[in-house]
Amino acid sequence: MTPNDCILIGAPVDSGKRRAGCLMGPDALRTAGLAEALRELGHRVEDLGNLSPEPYSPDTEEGRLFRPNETAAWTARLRDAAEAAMERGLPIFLGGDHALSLGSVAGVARHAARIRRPQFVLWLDAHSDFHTPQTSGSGNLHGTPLGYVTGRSGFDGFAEITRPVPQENICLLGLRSVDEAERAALEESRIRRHDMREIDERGVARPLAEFLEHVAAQNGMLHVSLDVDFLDPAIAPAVGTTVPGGATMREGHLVMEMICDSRLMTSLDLVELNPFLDERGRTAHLLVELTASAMGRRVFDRPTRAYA
Ligand SMILES: NC(=[NH2+])NCCC[C@H](N)C(=O)O
Ligand SMILES: [Mn+2]
Repeated sequence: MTPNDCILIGAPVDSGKRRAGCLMGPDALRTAGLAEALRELGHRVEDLGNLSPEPYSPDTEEGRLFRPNETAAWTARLRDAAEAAMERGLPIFLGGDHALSLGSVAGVARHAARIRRPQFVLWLDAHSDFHTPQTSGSGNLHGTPLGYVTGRSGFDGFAEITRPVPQENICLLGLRSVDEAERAALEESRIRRHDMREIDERGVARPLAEFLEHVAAQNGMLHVSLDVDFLDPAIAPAVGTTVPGGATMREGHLVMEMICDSRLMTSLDLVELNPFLDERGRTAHLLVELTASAMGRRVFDRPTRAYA
């Protein structure tokens, strides 16, 4: 793989849901050796440290939505950081919960519009995260990033989406938990979606290959958003919204290896890691390994390591 300029951007967003802990995600990913793994593959790595949200008026405990002001402030900061980082390399957003993708995707889409290339999004997740603040039953905004970046209405107080990602440019892979209101909206949408039932029947490679071919044919930019809960909780326990029946270790690696082979990925989110729920760092390590697969590590050059 040709060396990349990887830009690590810590985004300790924890306002997207009620269970705290994702704010420790960026440091867990660093501790698990993300930068070292990328350098070992020949990439240049710059770590920008952790961002903080723009100033905001504190959220009250009233209201249906959980911490909307804080999430809106993160969105503004991350959108600008993402757009700026795209000028210089391949940003990797170290989450933080999935609310960070309101900003990361909005920012990369603005950059793509500026260089006149279409933006595509591959969403690796158990959930579709296509709510609006109005349709969300939980009031947790980590369930809304795809609603926001496609330009659905109802995001009062959030930066206006100037460059919505076209629905047909989005592919959901790994679905197995979709709320009723999301299902209705998805069915009316042109978003591509492949649930675990389909992956069981057809394998993960065929639907992914179809999407990657489509991105390549359009000369697209590809943002990959990897939610820990895409993976089966048996191998990735460190997440607050586990859903049994997720991707296996090999399915996860195959997806990342195919992304690597396609040479299409231009930005990446690693989200929903809650180190408080991890078991001796195994989920953080798995995310590092998966990122390495996406960035050029081959299945046959995983060294055998003896841990003392
Ligand atoms: N990024 C996530 N883990 N999202 C989970 C969302 C769960 C549920 N659909 C909700 O809106 O509350
Ligand atoms: Mn998610």
